Amino acid sequence: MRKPDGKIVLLGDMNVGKTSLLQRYMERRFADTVSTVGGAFYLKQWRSYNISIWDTAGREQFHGLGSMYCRGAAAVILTYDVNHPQSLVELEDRFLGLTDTANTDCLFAIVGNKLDLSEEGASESLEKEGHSSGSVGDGCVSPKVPKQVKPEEAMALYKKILKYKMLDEKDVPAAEQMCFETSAKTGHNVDLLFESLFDMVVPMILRQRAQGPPQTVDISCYKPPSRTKSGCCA
Ligand SMILES: Nc1nc2c(ncn2[C@@H]2O[C@H](COP(=O)(O)OP(=O)(O)OP(=O)(O)O)[C@@H](O)[C@H]2O)c(=O)[nH]1
Ligand SMILES: [Mg+2]
Repeated sequence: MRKPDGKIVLLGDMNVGKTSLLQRYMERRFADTVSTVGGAFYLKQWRSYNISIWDTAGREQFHGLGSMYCRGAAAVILTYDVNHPQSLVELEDRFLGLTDTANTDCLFAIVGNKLDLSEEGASESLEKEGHSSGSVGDGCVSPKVPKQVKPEEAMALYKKILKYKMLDEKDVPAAEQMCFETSAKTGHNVDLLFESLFDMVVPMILRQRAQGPPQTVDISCYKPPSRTKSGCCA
C-alpha cells in the first residue's frame, strides 16, 4: 500500500457529527455511530493521489491525542454543531491549539453540521425531496429549531484562526470558501466540503514534491541497495 500523499484531519467536540460526515462521504450512508475512541482513518484516492482522512475523538479524555493526529496535516476540518453555539466556542478554546503540529501551510475549513435539525436545513432537505415546506409533520420529522450559530460567526472564527497562525488573508482561501454548513444525515454539502478540500490539497502536494525529496517513502517502488548489511536498522 502506498503511503498517503496528504492528510486531512477532522477535529471538534464530541457529538458534532465528525464520524457521520466521514461515513456519509466515504460510505454514502448515514448510520448509527458510537462515540469515537482514539482515532481512525479512511484512504481516499483523488485523481492520482492518496489522501488520508482522519476521524478523531471529541471526548475530553482523548484530547491529548489530537495534536498527534494533526502532525503534518495539509488540512484540518474544524467541526461544530449549528444548533450548539458552545461547540463553536470549543473549536477556538480547545481544538485550535492542537493544530500547531500541522503543516505550516495547513488549510482550515470550518464546518457547521446537523443543518437538517434547524428550520433552514429542514426546508432545504424537503425541497430536495420534492415536498412543499408545509408538509412537515408526518411523524418522522424531528422538531425544527431556529439555527443557533450563524455563518458569520464561523467566518469570524476563520479570521481569528488566520491571526493565530499569523497568515495574511490575501495568501489563503477566503472565509466564504472555507466555511460550510452540512448535514451528514441528508448529505447536504458533504461532497462539496471534502472535494473542495481535496482540490486545494493537491497543489500543496505538488508544491511539496517540487520543493524537495518526499518525507514519506513509497514502499511499492523500493529497491534494496546492492550493498545491504543484514541485521541493521538504518
Ligand atoms: N440530525 C442529524 N444528526 C446527526 C448528524 N450528524 C451526526 N448526527 C448524529 O449525532 C450523533 C453523534 O454523531 P457522531 O458522528 O458520532 O459524532 P462525533 O463528532 O463523531 O462524536 P465523537 O466521536 O464522540 O467525537 C449521532 O447520533 C449521529 O447520528 C446530522 O447531520 N444530522
Ligand atoms: Mg466520532
